[in-house]
Amino acid sequence: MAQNQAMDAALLTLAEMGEADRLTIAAGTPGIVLMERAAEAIAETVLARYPGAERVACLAGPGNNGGDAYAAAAILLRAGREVRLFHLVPPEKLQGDAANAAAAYDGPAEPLAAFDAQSFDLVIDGLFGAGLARPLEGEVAELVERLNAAATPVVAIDLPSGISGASGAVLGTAVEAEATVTFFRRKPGHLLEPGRSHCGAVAVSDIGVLSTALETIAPKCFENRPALWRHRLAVPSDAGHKYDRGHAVVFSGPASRTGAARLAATAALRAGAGLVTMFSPAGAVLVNAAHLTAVMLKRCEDTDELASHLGDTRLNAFVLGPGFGAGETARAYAEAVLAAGGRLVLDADGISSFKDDPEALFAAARAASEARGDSEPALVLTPHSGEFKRLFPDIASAEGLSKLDQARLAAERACAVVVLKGRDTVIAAPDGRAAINATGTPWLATAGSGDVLSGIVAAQLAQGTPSFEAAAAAVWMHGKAAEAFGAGLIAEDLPGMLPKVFAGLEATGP
Ligand SMILES: NC(=O)C1=CN([C@@H]2O[C@H](COP(=O)(O)OP(=O)(O)OC[C@H]3O[C@@H](n4cnc5c(N)ncnc54)[C@H](OP(=O)(O)O)[C@@H]3O)[C@@H](O)[C@H]2O)[C@H](O)CC1
Ligand SMILES: [K+]
Repeated sequence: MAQNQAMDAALLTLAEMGEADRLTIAAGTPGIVLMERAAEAIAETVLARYPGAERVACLAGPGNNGGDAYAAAAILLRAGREVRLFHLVPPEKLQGDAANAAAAYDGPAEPLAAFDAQSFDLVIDGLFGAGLARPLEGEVAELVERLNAAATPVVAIDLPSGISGASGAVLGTAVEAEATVTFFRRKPGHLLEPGRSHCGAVAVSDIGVLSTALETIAPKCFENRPALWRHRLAVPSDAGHKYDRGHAVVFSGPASRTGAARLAATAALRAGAGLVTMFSPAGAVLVNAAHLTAVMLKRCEDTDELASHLGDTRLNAFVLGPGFGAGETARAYAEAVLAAGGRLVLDADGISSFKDDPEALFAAARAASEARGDSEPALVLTPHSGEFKRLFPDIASAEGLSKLDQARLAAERACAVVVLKGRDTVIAAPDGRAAINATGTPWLATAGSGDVLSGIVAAQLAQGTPSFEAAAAAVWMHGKAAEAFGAGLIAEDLPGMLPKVFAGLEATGP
């Protein structure tokens, strides 16, 4: 059940989508039938979203994306719309299903050069989809720029032309659509920026591609939805004790910088850790004591004191980094926690502390994961792009890597779950599993928001959720908390929204 629902959230590579098509066609559904259904889905979206759009332009490229445009044009013509089709290559040059679709269309067709967006109420973009192979240039690039400058709404077929389905990158230039109709499953480029913003509202149409094909294909990248992790979350039981829900620890920074750790600690408690303790340097104990209530407080002045605290094996999840200060102490504490068998969320200054010797961190993470014996990553890294660059400079600067590729490579190298933050946060595990998040609002880009996230991750780890699922769940919840609050959000507001998020999670399906 959980497996099937997760498969609904799969994001397919070009090769995986091609394989799903191939298996479907081999099982008896001809390609032209898939194209016809794709066209019906596009026409349905157009008629439902733009009931008043009379003058419709269909732009048709040289491949099957263009074939979909011809087939959609034919349906809209039959529905009584004033349709004109503009083609990048003459119809007689098309091949296969696209040639058949073009032959079945008997409305007006002209070369692309005759297209003027101002003369239409709506434009259907069928220039390029999954087959985009290089940057747009010349006549097509100029046309796309004129189209974007015009006020005419655009519905894109499969992907806005110019957007890479694999990475969400703009190749040359790309269509800015109001809506995009894709088929069978989304692709990473629908969720990764800037692709996500170019897509507008995405509708996924089931055109009859066999979903059982996914069992053979076994995709490893998913939209971050509860189906991925809800079955791995700990549910507090009636007979449970607070120790059943784990004991999280947050390291506080010095007296003048304790707020970030308190945000993380409060979030950890709200997110379900049974107990949360702040480990504070001596100089910050008073200021922390003055602010904490349910969160407990312990002095932790140096590695000796830390070693003695770590003797308590009930302390099982740690947050190090928010407001902590970068340097030798952070490195020593992180290594000590991992060596003691704790699971560690390393954020902010904790990440930056390893910029001169990332390999030391990766070696500690590898040793900790091996010592666990269940190959479960003991380390969760939560960098924004600047922090990511400090630990993985070569991956960050390599040409042609998507955010998804970057997070996956980093996770493998660091032997850690990597949460590469942003509007399109990617969560990646060393074994190649990845999730792209779609919850949240622009208000999440606020001071302290990341500190709260690290606390929510730690709460899931403390309760025994595996690291990938813990991180993915936390990112989703963090985004949902922001959505639940709405405008005017500051980081302090997020923990208080978590009860609503949990209630919503219980009430809804995947
Ligand atoms: N199950 C499904 O998802 C179905 C999808 N359908 C639709 O099919 C397209 C994919 O079709 P495909 O033919 O593979 O690819 P495209 O139509 O996107 O584009 C390929 C052609 O475009 C040329 N190309 C590529 N990049 C450029 C560029 N920058 N400038 C100019 N021309 C370009 C490419 O030329 P090559 O020289 O590289 O060969 C091709 O001619 C999918 O997106 C759906 O819309 C099916 O209708 C049904 C099932
Ligand atoms: K397109």
